[in-house]
Amino acid sequence: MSTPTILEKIKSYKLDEIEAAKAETPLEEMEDRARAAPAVRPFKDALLQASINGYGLIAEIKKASPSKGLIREDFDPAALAAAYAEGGAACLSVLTDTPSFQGAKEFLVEARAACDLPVLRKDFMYDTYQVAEARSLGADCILIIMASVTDAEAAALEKAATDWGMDAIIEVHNAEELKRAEALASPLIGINNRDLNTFETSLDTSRKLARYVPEDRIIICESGLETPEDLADIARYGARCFLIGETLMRAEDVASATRRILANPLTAGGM
Ligand SMILES: O=C(O)c1ccccc1NCC(=O)[C@H](O)[C@H](O)COP(=O)(O)O
Repeated sequence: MSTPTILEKIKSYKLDEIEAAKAETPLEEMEDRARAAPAVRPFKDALLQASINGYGLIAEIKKASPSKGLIREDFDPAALAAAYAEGGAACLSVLTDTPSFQGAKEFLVEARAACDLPVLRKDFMYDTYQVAEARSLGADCILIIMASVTDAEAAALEKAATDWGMDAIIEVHNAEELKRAEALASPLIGINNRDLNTFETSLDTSRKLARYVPEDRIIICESGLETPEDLADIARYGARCFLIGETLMRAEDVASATRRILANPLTAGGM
């Protein structure tokens, strides 16, 4: 038997978590909670309207990761959310997975309450129950990772998000996943520069894939972005939206680091 990949390991414990959550909070009750949640903040609109150098930034609240271990010790989701808003982020992404990212559902609630930005629930989604759960926490957008779901699962998750009034980012890493993503309706296509199984991260993934994304979709370049020059370079390939975690999470002054990465490298002199 071959060793399970990281995505297979994550899927295995997620399915257990989902069953446990359903036993604790049945779907009907979760849906009641979702209906009682704060109104949706339009995620896509915020991303497109935010225009610092024409960029829309999704700033990620990420304590740890499978590839890097602990990223940030001094970790206060509310303070980080406020710093990101002050620095010019358009939206937030909050990791809610605990075993691999030391995230928590409460982090999303705390971060969203500390600012006016729409929030992506960054987690591994397999079941529409998780979409209702995301909405119950206040999430405004979910992530659908094509590498970890079937076409039918992706369509069901996307429909659930739409039914709850939320947006969905469809994440791809290669041409085959992009083709499958095009069959979905969501205009938000996240190109993840990180191979989620090998952790190899290269901006070449965005450079190569961006040209194949249909013009009516919005490209979000994800992972491995470190400098204003990176953003300017990737913008030449047609991506104006960026999802950044580690670089900002490692900064002492998160608001300043956010402002700096969004600055025009020709006038700002880099990070
Ligand atoms: O970050 C990881 O190590 C990782 C491993 C396995 C699955 C997903 C993983 N990360 C999720 C992400 O895609 C990133 O958190 C996000 O794009 C931000 O990336 P970065 O700016 O490089 O922190």
